[in-house]
Amino acid sequence: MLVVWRNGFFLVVIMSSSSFKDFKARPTGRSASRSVERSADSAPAKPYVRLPLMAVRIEQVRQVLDEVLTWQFAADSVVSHWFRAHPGLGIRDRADVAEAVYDVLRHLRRYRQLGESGVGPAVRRLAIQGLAATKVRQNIYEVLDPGEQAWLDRIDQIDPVSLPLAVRESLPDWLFERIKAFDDLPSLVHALNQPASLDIRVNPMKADRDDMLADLTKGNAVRHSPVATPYSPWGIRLAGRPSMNKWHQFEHGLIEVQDEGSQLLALLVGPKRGEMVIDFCAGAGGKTLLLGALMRSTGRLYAFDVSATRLAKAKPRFARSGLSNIVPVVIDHENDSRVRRLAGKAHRVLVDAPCSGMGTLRRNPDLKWRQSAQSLQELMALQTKILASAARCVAPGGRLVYATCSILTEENEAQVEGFLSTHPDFELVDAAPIMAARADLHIQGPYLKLRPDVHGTDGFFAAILERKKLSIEDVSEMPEIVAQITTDD
Ligand SMILES: C[S@@+](CC[C@H](N)C(=O)[O-])C[C@H]1O[C@@H](n2cnc3c(N)ncnc32)[C@H](O)[C@@H]1O
Repeated sequence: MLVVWRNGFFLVVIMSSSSFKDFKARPTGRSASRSVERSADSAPAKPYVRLPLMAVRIEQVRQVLDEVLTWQFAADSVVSHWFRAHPGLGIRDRADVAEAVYDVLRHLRRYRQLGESGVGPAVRRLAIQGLAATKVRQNIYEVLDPGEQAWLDRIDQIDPVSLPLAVRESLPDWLFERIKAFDDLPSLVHALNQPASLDIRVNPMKADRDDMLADLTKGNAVRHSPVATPYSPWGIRLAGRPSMNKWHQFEHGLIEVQDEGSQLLALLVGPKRGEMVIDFCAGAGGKTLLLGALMRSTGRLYAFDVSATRLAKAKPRFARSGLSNIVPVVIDHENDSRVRRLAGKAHRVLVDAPCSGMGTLRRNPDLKWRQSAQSLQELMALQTKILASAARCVAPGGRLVYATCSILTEENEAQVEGFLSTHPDFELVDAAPIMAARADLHIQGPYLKLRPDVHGTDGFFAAILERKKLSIEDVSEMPEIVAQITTDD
């Protein structure tokens, strides 16, 4: 095989029989190769000018990385956009490209450091490392030029354990600084760098978990080895990344995608039949749906969000679920008049706050590169404002649950402590006995803190804040509450 470097492409002039076999054995590769055949066409050599599959892959991954690494858009939207622009790619092609791109995002700091001693374009070196880690290394190796092969051999000799933790697990400095004192940090950050399984849950209004497990095991999900999640009574864990949008159980609202951590959060909120509940940052409605089902479709469940687009995505899910107690409301900001109107009325308020997402790095590894110390500051300021507004909605004796999918103390414990110091009418409730009773999950408390290395979920934080019941003296000193109680009656 003769490989020529031309205008940013490796042109394979004569095909090796092994790569040709490999190429022919994968029908999806044929379409994948078309996108680079143009450059091959211009090569003068005969008889075949066609790149072997893995050379094509390197080029595809490099193209996607070029876009992702501008950090302008979330990686998942860049990847989907790129797939839409390349409709000829098969399922296998897409999976290969996505896996390698995500692997690079998980290990970007390490790969960049290891790439320094290499040759050729820097992003190509990242693509090679991503593919070498996710595909058969030898197949990648075969399509590299001798300089690249020597480099790959060199970096393979480096024991990752010899690298500092922040490099080994590819943590940006701003993040490492904030978590370096955490218990069992190596285990936590290693787990955050692994791809996540897919958690789904049954809709408690429509399905029983054991029946669903039996159904999935003999039906469409058998390839994904469905098992019950360890803590949530509704959860089912699937291996791989099944696309379940066309599954009849999904179309009929019997199952929904939801990480087990989010399911546990709904358990912690624990709304009851007939209550008034607010999901203050409802987004696409993931947690709203489970809260609504726990209320058995009774009472009233407001789903607030400032993003009309996200709430619009929630609407078909609400429709599938069969719930009739959800009232979606797009608010202009956390202090909207529609929020103020509910002052002191809600039995339960969930604030699933906008956050850095540092607990979700298994699914969104680009977040660690797209967030920064400054964006964290901005998020913290927003969290404080949302908490204060949401707290006003809580009835005396009612509960506010503050949650994030972050592992950072600034967004979690520090927010709660700040809130309690300015809201003496609230007190912290220990989450430990509640989780033990409702999910057989034994945590240290007072907060619910989930970690992928310990619980197999995304990183989550939640705190229960209860509004103290009013004494007669309090009421007489607070004319606006007297006025409100009078109006309610
Ligand atoms: C972590 S996401 C919520 C995810 C959602 N609970 C779910 O389970 O799918 C945070 C949400 O907060 C919303 N948000 C941002 N600023 C807000 C504000 N000032 N008031 C209410 N919601 C806000 C965002 O639009 C986003 O949907």
